[in-house]
Amino acid sequence: MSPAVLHTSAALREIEQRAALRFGDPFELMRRAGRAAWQAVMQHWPHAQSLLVICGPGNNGGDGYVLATLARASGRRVQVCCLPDHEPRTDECRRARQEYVDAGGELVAGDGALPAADLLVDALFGIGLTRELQGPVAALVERINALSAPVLALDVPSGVVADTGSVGSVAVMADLTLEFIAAKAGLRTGGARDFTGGLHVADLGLEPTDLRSAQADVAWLRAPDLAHWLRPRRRDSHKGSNGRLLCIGGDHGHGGAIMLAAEAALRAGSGLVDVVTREAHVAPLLTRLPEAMVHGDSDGEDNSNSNGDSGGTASSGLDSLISDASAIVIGPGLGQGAWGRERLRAICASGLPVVLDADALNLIAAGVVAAPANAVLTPHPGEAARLLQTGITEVQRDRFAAARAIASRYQAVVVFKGAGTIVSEPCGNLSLIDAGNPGMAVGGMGDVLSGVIGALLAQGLPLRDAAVCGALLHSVAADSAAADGGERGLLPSDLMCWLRCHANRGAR
Ligand SMILES: NC(=O)C1=CN([C@@H]2O[C@H](COP(=O)(O)OP(=O)(O)OC[C@H]3O[C@@H](n4cnc5c(N)ncnc54)[C@H](OP(=O)(O)O)[C@@H]3O)[C@@H](O)[C@H]2O)[C@@H](O)CC1
Ligand SMILES: Nc1ncnc2c1ncn2[C@@H]1O[C@H](COP(=O)(O)OP(=O)(O)O)[C@@H](O)[C@H]1O
Ligand SMILES: [K+]
Repeated sequence: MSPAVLHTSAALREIEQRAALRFGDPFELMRRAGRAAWQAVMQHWPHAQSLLVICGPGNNGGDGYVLATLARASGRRVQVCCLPDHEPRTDECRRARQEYVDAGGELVAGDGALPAADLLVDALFGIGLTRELQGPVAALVERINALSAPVLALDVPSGVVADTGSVGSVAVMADLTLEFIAAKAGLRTGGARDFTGGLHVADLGLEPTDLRSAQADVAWLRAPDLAHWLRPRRRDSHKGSNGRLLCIGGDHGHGGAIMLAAEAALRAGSGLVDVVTREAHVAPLLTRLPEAMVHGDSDGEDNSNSNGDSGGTASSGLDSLISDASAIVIGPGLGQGAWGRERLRAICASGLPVVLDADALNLIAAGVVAAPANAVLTPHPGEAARLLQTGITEVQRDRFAAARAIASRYQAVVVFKGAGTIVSEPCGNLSLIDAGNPGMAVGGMGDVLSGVIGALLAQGLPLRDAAVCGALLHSVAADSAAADGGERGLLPSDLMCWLRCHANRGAR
């Protein structure tokens, strides 16, 4: 399978230049972009009689002028608005504006009150945005956002950085963004998700073979891709052939976290699940999840080399569980005390595939334990910032760069969580999980993810595949749960039945 990919603006510029040469006319792509935009208007707002098109000085503005010309020719009332210092700065934009004016098109100044219209078109800036919006441009965007009419953004909502998804002080809040040529990576992660509205791609008649570029792209993972990894089980499989996952966590006061990870692991198909937790959590865990094999540590067993009672995991108890395991999850509710630290040290020395989450990441970030080989790290933005010794604002400003930097520094596969989860391999290859919803912003949701990835590792998937497939399965399950009852009030436990359902996608 060759997966769909998301593009950077460097790749798009390379593709555009090649296409312009092939067409023999640099204006042809802009003509097609304007036409695609007009088709989108007719499809999504067929009853809009009046359009206000806000044009910038570059080729994004040019697309707007072409659209305005077509809309006028079709009998719509059209006004184009632009700021005094947004006279066209490219040949194509100049030509598009001239054609609009020659056809009798009306221009209004963008520094006053905006005229009312049934539809606003944002053609201020696209992939050429070079800095935060300030002064009159920022004020114009604020006035656009204050109007109640729907907004169509051409290529990129102005103010959003197409490559990173970061948003400065202000950006256009679109109802629909029509991306030209190909889908852009940055519009599907982080802050951008609140500004794009729906995302549609207009390929401008380019063929898939035209979309090659020398630039690195980002693998684009969506729900149907699950079937690639989640094949039907072999008919003669037994519990041992589906992996044995060891889940470690749940220090005093945090028993629920490891419970969620263990249940998610069973629902994602792990054949057997062992749990190492505090003694106090054994009974509640077994009550909820009798399928788990639970090993409780009492207070005397904080150090794995101490002589704890034989029911716990001090000394040889943990070693024997490790030797039986196919993969390990450590971190949910682990804490940073002696109990957690000792267990993390033992796990990191095991060489088994391991998911490191929550406090396991914090201990690694603090240098208490070195990151092991064979690891999947699952940081949220706070943990990512600690792993890179920087701030949350910095990691969120370019989530792709942050994921790559963690993967490179710790030589691990990284699942950088949040709206538009990103997976990076140590070599820098990136994937974006295009699923999930804000209902997932609730405590315990990450614990479910670590159990799912652990289960896929236990079933034999390589690190990167388990990370990508696990993050996708988790988000798709959350989307089904949200569709079932809404986002607000969604609980991590609500995902369990959906994990099972989607983990069998490939089998149907
Ligand atoms: N090329 C092609 O073949 C095709 C391109 N297409 C379209 O072109 C778009 C890319 O066009 P583009 O490269 O001209 O950049 P664009 O996004 O219009 O902005 C650049 C202008 O904005 C200015 N500027 C930037 N930031 C600013 C700020 N914060 N505040 C104020 N000003 C700011 C910047 O000024 P400067 O930074 O140079 O001072 C420059 O003048 C692309 O997204 C797609 O819509 C389609 O037609 C398909 C074919
Ligand atoms: N707005 C959102 N959109 C999509 N996914 C989200 C959103 N907010 C959170 N998530 C997902 O929910 C999970 C939250 O994990 P985390 O913050 O570690 O929770 P916890 O530590 O409480 O278990 C992650 O998988 C993250 O990607
Ligand atoms: K735009």
